[in-house]
Amino acid sequence: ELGDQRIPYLGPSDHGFQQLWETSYSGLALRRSCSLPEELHGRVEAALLTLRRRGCFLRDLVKVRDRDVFTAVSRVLLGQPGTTYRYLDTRLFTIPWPAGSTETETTGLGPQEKPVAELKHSLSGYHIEDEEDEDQQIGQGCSNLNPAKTSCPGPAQFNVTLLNYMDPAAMSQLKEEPYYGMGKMAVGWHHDENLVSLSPVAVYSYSCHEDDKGEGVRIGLKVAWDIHTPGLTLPLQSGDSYYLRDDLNRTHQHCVLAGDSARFSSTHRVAECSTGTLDYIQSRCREALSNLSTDPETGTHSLLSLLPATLQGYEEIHNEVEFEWLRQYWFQGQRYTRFCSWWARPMEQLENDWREMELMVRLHRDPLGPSNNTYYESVYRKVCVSAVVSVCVVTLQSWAVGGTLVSLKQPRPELCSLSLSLSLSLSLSLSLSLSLSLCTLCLRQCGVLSSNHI
Ligand SMILES: O=C(O)CCC(=O)C(=O)O
Ligand SMILES: [Fe+2]
Repeated sequence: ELGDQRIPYLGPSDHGFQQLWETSYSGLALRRSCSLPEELHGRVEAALLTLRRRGCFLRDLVKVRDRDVFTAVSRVLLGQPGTTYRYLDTRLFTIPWPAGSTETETTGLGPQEKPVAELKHSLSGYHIEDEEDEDQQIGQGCSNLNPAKTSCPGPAQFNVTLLNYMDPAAMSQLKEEPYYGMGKMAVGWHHDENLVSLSPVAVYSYSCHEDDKGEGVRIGLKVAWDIHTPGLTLPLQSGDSYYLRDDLNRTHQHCVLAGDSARFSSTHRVAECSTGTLDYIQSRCREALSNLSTDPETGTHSLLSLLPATLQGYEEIHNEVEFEWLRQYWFQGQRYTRFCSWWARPMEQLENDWREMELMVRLHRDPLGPSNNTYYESVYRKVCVSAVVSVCVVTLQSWAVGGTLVSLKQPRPELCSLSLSLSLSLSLSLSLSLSLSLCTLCLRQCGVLSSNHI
């Protein structure tokens, strides 16, 4: 619709910026660096650099408009133990931050990285109304920009933070922002996915080499599906935080415009994880496996219920654990086991559960047959027997034909050859059809062929 035209956008130095913010972007709030304790900035900086040095930041392979692409930014997810976050068809597995006050728990984070987890407290307790008090406590003249002083419903219970890192100097192919001409993008236009409804998103921004001349990082905002309202860009200094509040994330899209220097961000969210926690998938597995019974003496397995609804239920769970968890973990989650072993054991357990569900599917297809290795051995035996039987049949028939010919003393030669070829082809086709039907039977029992095929 736009062709080569560009939609206008406003930055802080443009006339009407403040008014545009108040009218069309009121859910956006900026919290200047000076309103957080200096000491916290220092510790967070050290923590981010440690995470980078340990190689924790990795680019994700995600799906965008049916294409698999690597994100330009490198990422790592921290959060409540056992939580995952799903975006663009990729499930991220948290490196756990300390859960509550039980500091003795293995957290996955070393002491140097913990301040990143502390950030969530500082950012979540933020009330717009507290602004003036905080300013007085922390520093005079610290002006935050929250044109619309709407109230916050209460401290957000952030359960994850997705950390981003990118050094634009190391990235040769950053995309240009296409609609407004805002410049090169580190993160393209998007809504944050997989959040509980109205979850705020609180982002802490840290730029390395702030003093260098050159362009700083900015975030871009636009109203979704709207080419009339001007866009908005907001420059961020190192240590600044910004908030997407109310339903801003739903009604608007945001992007990150890469400056010239390397930059980290810590993006705190309340992930919708009703189907995204380890507890959840473990309980699903328990539900499926409750239909499997094992004889304690013989070790033979059987299904307790053959009701279609039960069978369909555990086939769904079988798929869910395989596609949403095991494959996602092997594909991308286990890259983090170098830094954090938290997921290794639970994932092994899920894999065992998945194997049991495989067994259940086989039992379901062949409720009478044994359902482990002995089953395949018996199928193999049947195939062998069918081969031997066919060979015997051919031999016997040839022998019978030969005997008949011998008993007809001085046979007429033409009669002889005719009857020989007739009986040979008869015996061959007989044994062929016999072995074919035996093989079909075996394959059907293995579940390779369904009755429709037959
Ligand atoms: O880095 C930022 O400021 C925001 C990044 C972002 O939008 C995201 O991670 O979803
Ligand atoms: Fe985002």
